[in-house]
Amino acid sequence: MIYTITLNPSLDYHVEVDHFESGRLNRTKYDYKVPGGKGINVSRVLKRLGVESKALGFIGGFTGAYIKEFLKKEQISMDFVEVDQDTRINIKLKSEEETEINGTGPNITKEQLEQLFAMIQTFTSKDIVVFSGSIPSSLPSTIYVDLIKKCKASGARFVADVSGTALESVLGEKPFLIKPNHHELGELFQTEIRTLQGAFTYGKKLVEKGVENIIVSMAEQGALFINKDLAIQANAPSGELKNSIGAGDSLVAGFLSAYSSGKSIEESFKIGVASGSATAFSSGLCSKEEVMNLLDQVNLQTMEG
Ligand SMILES: Nc1ncnc2c1ncn2[C@@H]1O[C@H](COP(=O)(O)OP(=O)(O)OP(=O)(O)O)[C@@H](O)[C@H]1O
Ligand SMILES: O=P(O)(O)OC[C@@]1(O)O[C@H](CO)[C@@H](O)[C@@H]1O
Repeated sequence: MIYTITLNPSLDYHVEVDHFESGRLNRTKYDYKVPGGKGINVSRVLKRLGVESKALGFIGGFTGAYIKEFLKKEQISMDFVEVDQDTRINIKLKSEEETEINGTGPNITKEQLEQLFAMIQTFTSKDIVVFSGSIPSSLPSTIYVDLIKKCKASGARFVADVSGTALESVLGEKPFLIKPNHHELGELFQTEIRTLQGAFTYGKKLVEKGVENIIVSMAEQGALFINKDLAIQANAPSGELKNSIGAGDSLVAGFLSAYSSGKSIEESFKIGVASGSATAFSSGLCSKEEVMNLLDQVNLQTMEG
């Protein structure tokens, strides 16, 4: 089973205004609400690609109830720990540029955290666990490492799509897969990465440190896959960018959907990149048909050096 763990889910409130003017009354061209949070997005894309997963994490209040109802309609299996405060609302504002405002998240008590630890204890070596997204402000910054240690004790492999100090802290736990974008990878080394070659140089250093597989995503420049035997780059298909929210999560889901079905790393990586781009080119998360339509446009090339 693939488990996704979203410590800080969100209700994403998408708004588009023609020309956003700060400090003025702006009226929306359209708006809609969807469940969000990186792990939840991974579960939703996995489902569209025909792979079952179970979404875990903390959820609460009217926003939490809305998310659960939405996921239930999409037949996504879930087992969230209920918290007292409302799940956050994240604002995704589309105008000439994409602007995001993400909340800090509800309070999580010690008892609620224990409930999540108890769930992780039931995992087995056949499971893949995806930890993604920010940490609610009431939890310590070390929480990912603590949860991952418990996960590893069960024999399960883990994927981490986290950033900043959380990413730095999980590297020593030898993740099966991490998926930083080039900015997040650069941040780890206090540098700015602009090219695939630059991402390759720094990505390799993480593999040397014990990360089993790394995908560095670079938006319209495509992505890079590195492990101790392979280094490959993939171009991103071309198309009209409609919404990049969830593109990274779609890449993770696309890769895992194929890998967990027994496909090769190369094929899984291709499907991952096609999934990321299919989401970037659609107004919500990608559909299977959209992913398959882009697959032929993704070409892999071995990286040297
Ligand atoms: N403008 C784009 N054109 C084509 N493909 C794109 C574009 N933006 C994103 N993608 C696809 O999605 C993948 C992931 O995108 P990106 O590197 O932006 O991830 P991310 O920063 O984690 O995204 P997010 O946080 O918005 O989910 C890329 O590797 C690429 O395949
Ligand atoms: O605040 P975090 O947890 O870092 O990111 C949360 C978030 O921006 O990530 C998803 C897209 O990847 C959105 O659905 C959600 O709003």
